[in-house]
Amino acid sequence: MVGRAHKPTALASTPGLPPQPQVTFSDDNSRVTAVLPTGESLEVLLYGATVISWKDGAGDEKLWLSDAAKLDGTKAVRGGIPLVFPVFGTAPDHVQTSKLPQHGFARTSRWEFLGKSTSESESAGGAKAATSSSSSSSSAAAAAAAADQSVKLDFGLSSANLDDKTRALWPFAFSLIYGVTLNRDSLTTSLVVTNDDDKPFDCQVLLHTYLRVKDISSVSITGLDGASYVDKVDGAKTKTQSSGAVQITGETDRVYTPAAVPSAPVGVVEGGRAAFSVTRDSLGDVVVWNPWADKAAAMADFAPADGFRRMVCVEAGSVADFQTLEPGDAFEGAQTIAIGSRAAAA
Ligand SMILES: O=P(O)(O)OC[C@H]1O[C@@H](O)[C@H](O)[C@@H](O)[C@@H]1O
Repeated sequence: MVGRAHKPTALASTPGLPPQPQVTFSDDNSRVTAVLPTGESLEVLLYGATVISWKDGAGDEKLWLSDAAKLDGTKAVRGGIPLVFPVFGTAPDHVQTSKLPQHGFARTSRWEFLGKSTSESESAGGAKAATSSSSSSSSAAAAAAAADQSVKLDFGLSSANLDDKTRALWPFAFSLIYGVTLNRDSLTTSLVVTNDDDKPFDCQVLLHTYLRVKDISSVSITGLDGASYVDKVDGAKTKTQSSGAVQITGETDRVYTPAAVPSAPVGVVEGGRAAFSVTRDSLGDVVVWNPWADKAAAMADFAPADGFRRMVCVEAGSVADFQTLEPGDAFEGAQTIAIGSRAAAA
C-alpha cells in the first residue's frame, strides 16, 4: 500500500499568522481543491490523479478541459493533466505491456490522497522575522509571507489499489507517488515510480498536459530546435526539427527527444508573448499533440468542436524507449510549468 487515504480539513487560520493555503475535499470524495491566499487554485480528481483545473490569481484557467470530458470515473479525462503510465500509446510488440490499454492504467485508476504540505520561501520567512517592530511592518511582512505561499498535494497508487483485471494485465508490484505543487506563477508535477517487485519491470511515464491557449494560429513552441522527433502523423518517420519555432497548422503528433539538457525549457509563445515554459527534470522527451478538426470530431468526449484551437498538449515524459527498473529501484521525473514572465526567460 502506498498510504492511507485521509480527508483534509481546511487549514485553520491562526491570529498573527499570514493567511494559509486552503485545501478542501469535495463532498463526494472525488476531488481535492487547493487555493493560495493570493487566489491561485488547483483542482485534482482522485480518478487518475488528474489535475483538471489550474487557475492564476486572476482566475484565468491555464489548462484546457473538454466540455464533454467525463469526470465520473468512466473514462480517462479529456483535458487537464492525465498521467500516462506504464505505457505510452499501445505497445503490441512489447511483451510486458502489450495487453495494456492505450496510455496504461494510471489515468483510469482511483488514487489515494496522501496529504498536503505548505511552505513559504526564504524571503517570506525573512520578512516574517521582522514582524515585531511595528504593526505596519507586521502587516507588510504578513502580506509578503502570504504572497510566497505554496501548497503541495500528494497522491499514491500501488499495485494493491488495482482491480484484479488490471493487475493481471501488468502483474508487477509497484508504487507511484504523484506530487502536485501550486506556486503563485507555476505548477510542478512530479512522479516517483518504485519497483516493489522481486523482478525488474519496464515502464514509460508521461505528464500529458493540455495547455489552454487563446488561438492556436498565433501559438509557437520554442526550445525544440534541432531536436530529433518521431512524426506519428507521417508513418512514424524520424525527423529533425529545423531551426525556428514549431507552429501548429494541422493534426500534430510528435515525440521529440531534444538533445539539449532536459532542464532547458520548452516555451509556448502566443502572439509573440511568452505564455508558458515547461522545464523538465529527468524526463527526456516532449510530446507535442493537437488533434485538429477531424480527429477532434472523431472523439466523443472532445467539445466544443473547435476546441482544438484553444489547446496544445506539451507533454513531458520518458517515452521514446522503455526504462527498466530493477527490484527496489525508483525513478523520479518532474515538470514545472511556469506562467508568463518566467516563461520569457525560455
Ligand atoms: O485519446 P487519448 O488516448 O487520450 O490519446 C490522445 C493522444 O495522446 C498523445 O500523447 C499521443 O501522442 C496521441 O497519439 C494520442 O492520440
